[in-house]
Amino acid sequence: MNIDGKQAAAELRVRLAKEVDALQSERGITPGLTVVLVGEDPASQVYVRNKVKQTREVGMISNEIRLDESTTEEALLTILAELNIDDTVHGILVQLPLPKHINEEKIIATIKPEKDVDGFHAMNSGRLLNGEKGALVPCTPQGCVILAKHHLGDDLSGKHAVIIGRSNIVGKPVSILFLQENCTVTIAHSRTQDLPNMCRQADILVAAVGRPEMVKADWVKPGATVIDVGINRIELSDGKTKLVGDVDFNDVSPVAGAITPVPGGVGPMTIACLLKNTVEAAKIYGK
Ligand SMILES: Nc1nc2c(c(=O)[nH]1)N[C@@H](CN(C=O)c1ccc(C(=O)N[C@@H](CCC(=O)O)C(=O)O)cc1)CN2
Ligand SMILES: [Mg+2]
Repeated sequence: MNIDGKQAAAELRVRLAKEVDALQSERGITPGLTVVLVGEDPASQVYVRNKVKQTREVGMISNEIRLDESTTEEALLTILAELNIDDTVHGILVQLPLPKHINEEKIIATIKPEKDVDGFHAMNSGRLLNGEKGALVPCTPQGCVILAKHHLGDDLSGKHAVIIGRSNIVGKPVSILFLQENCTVTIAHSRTQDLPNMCRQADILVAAVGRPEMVKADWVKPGATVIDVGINRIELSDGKTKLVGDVDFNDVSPVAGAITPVPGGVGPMTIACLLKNTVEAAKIYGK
């Protein structure tokens, strides 16, 4: 069966709209998210447009700062410093990837951790690792856990989660989140020996490698829950393009107990969890 990320994201947004209402009436706070986009990458433009639209739909304040591709690192750092001290801004998100001449790590480190709704700042990853309260947790990993629970129920205890991929943005944080759910966690990657066999041990298989349709049916234990984080645009023989995940959906679907489609799986949850983090930031740190 398919796990419907669009539906799950819509349900989360309904809940968030109520929380925004409560924050306004009880504390006079309207959560505000500012998204910064540097350059004209077409995919980034679509994601930013969707973020702005959905932020407004749940009743939050949304600001968008669009900067030219040639914007200097210094200019971007100055803008972030201003947003850091603006009390109407509870969440700051710099859309990635950034142009090559800008150092992403430096940019992420400059965002005030309390406003880092991407959860990429070292302070937030440290808090997540230590299990401390107040951590803003990366959005895509949160979405993966929510979708796994949609199918398996809230108790993931004892399940073997195999994560393919070890990025700071998805692989590492999603591993920590499944560990917090009392799963047994394996992080697999390009150097893992006999990767298909390792994946076949998974009750929950998370594919976050960025390789189109890499995971095949014989990599998956019958009945496993498969969470596909990949978003790859591939060219077809007729010259048209198509969006596919890291999992070969048609091959794996008959074997898996449940699987997230691409599009319509983890992607929509990434944006819904961004709104969730902004509400969270306003609740904990808002004035
Ligand atoms: N600062 C950040 N930059 C990037 C992040 C991020 O979390 N923070 N993640 C990705 C892009 N991204 C959000 O920014 C994102 C990607 C995809 C989707 C999504 O809903 N995808 C749809 C398909 C859309 C399409 O047709 O292209 C789906 O999967 O159904 C949402 C958000 C990199 N940058
Ligand atoms: Mg994110």
